[in-house]
Parts: sequence; structure tokens; C-alpha cells
Amino acid sequence: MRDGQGHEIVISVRGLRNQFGKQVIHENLDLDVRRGEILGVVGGSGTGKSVLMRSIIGLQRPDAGEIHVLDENLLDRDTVGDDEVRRRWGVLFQGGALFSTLTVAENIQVPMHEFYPGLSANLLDEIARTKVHLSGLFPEAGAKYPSELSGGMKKRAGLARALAMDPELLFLDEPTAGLDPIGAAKFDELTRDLKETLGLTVFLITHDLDTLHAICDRVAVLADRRVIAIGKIDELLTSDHPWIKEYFSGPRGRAADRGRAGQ
Ligand SMILES: Nc1ncnc2c1ncn2[C@@H]1O[C@H](COP(=O)(O)OP(=O)(O)OP(=O)(O)O)[C@@H](O)[C@H]1O
Repeated sequence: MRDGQGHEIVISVRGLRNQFGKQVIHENLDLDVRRGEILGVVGGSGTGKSVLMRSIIGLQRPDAGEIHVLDENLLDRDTVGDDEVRRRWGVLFQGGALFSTLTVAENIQVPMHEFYPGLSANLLDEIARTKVHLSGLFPEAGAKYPSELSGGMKKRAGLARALAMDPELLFLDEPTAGLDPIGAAKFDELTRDLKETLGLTVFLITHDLDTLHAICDRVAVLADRRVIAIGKIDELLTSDHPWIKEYFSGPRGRAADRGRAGQ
């Protein structure tokens, strides 16, 4: 699937509607994610960024709309091979969502057990070691339990698990939340390096303006129950929408922009 400018579209959302009771979260929401980009997804608290991600990865059944991921129609319940598409993405949930009773290596192996139950213990250990390394954790981290890890290490362990199945798509929900600025910048760098070396497409929910400036190719803005704007930050700066103006041109937005320019 390609858009009007010839970009390959790996996630396409059309006319999405999500509602909880009387609360309408999304109404007529459209979104295209291009192959190979890091798309930042921003919006005020409660605008439905996580619900959008959960809809795309099949954890939230929308009330209306169409969602195609890697050319599979995800809302078509009769689609054969849903698992086939699921193993092509990895997800880092807010807070890491690691199993506390499993070591880091065992956490990484959870999706492998699910999709490839026949793999030998040796091979599983070898793959877990590779993912630990890829995520920038020291080798001994594989044997540790989540409670023994710092916040930044937990995020990296969650990332290692998200990479377990060699995904094409990576979903990150506020990956730098709770990290100190240096840890956050390092995580951004890791995300960008992984995107480059593994050829990933990244759907990245964040409130972090530094992250947007440092690594996002485009940014989608959620407000008024839909994606009100999508583009490079420079393009969004021309928007008249009050939330976009406040977000990018308020004091924190200006500081992040100055940081990027090295002033
Ligand atoms: N399972 C659910 N049942 C009822 N309401 C829900 C459910 N999941 C989310 N919501 C509501 O949907 C709205 C959007 O939630 P969501 O977590 O997607 O927001 P968000 O944009 O990710 O917010 P934040 O930036 O604070 O993480 C919120 O009002 C939330 O309370």
C-alpha cells in the first residue's frame, strides 16, 4: 500500500472510532505510518494515544473504522494468520510491563515460547543474549529479576523483549517517561540506532519534546478525537491549532528547539 507521494504505508487507520460508555475517545481518526520512519505521537493527557496504539495492535476492538498493518486487515476477524502479523511487531508498554517473577532472559523468551514452542533451551538462551546486547544491557542483566534493575534498565529489558521476534514494527509507549535527561537521551539514541541498523518502523508515543526533536521523522498530533496534524516539526509550527502552538512554541517547546540547534 502506498500513499499519494509514493511512500510505502505499513500502518493505515481510517475512520477509527473508540468509545467507552458515553466518552468518545476517537471519532473519524485517520493515520498513515510510512515504512522506515520514526513517527512521534503526541497529544494532551487522555487524548487517546495509548488507546490508538492498543487498537492498532489488536488489544482494543474499535467501535468503527479500518486498520491495516503490513497489508493485513486487522479488524477482519476471519483473516487467517493473525498471529503471522503479530509476530512482525514488538511492543514496549508504559512501565515496561515485565513479568516480575521471570528473569530478564526469561521475559525475552516469552514471545519466542508463544510463537516457536519447539526451540531448544540453548537456542532460546543464545537469542536472549543477543537481545540483551542489542538493547545496551550488560550481559549479566539477563539473569536478573526486574526488581533488581534501575528504571532505565527496565526500559531496555522491555525493549529487548519487544525485539525478541526480530520485528519490522516497534511500538513504544512513553519510553523515556521517568528517565533522567541523560538516560532519556541515551534511550533516544538507542531507538534511532536500532531503527537504522534493523530497518525498523517505529510508532512512538511521547510527551518528551527532546525526543521529538532528536529522533522523530514526523509527528502526529492527537486532539479533538482525531489526528489533527501530521508532518515534520517545522511543518507543524505553521499550524494555528491552539494546542499545537502551545505545545511546540511554549517555553518548553522553545527550549527543546534551542537544544536541538545547539544554542
Ligand atoms: N479500558 C478502558 N475503559 C474505559 N476507559 C478507558 C479505557 N482505556 C482508556 N480509557 C480512557 O480513554 C481515555 C484515553 O486514554 P489513553 O490512555 O489512551 O490516553 P493517553 O492519551 O495515552 O494519555 P496519557 O498521555 O495520560 O498516557 C482516558 O480518558 C481513559 O480513561
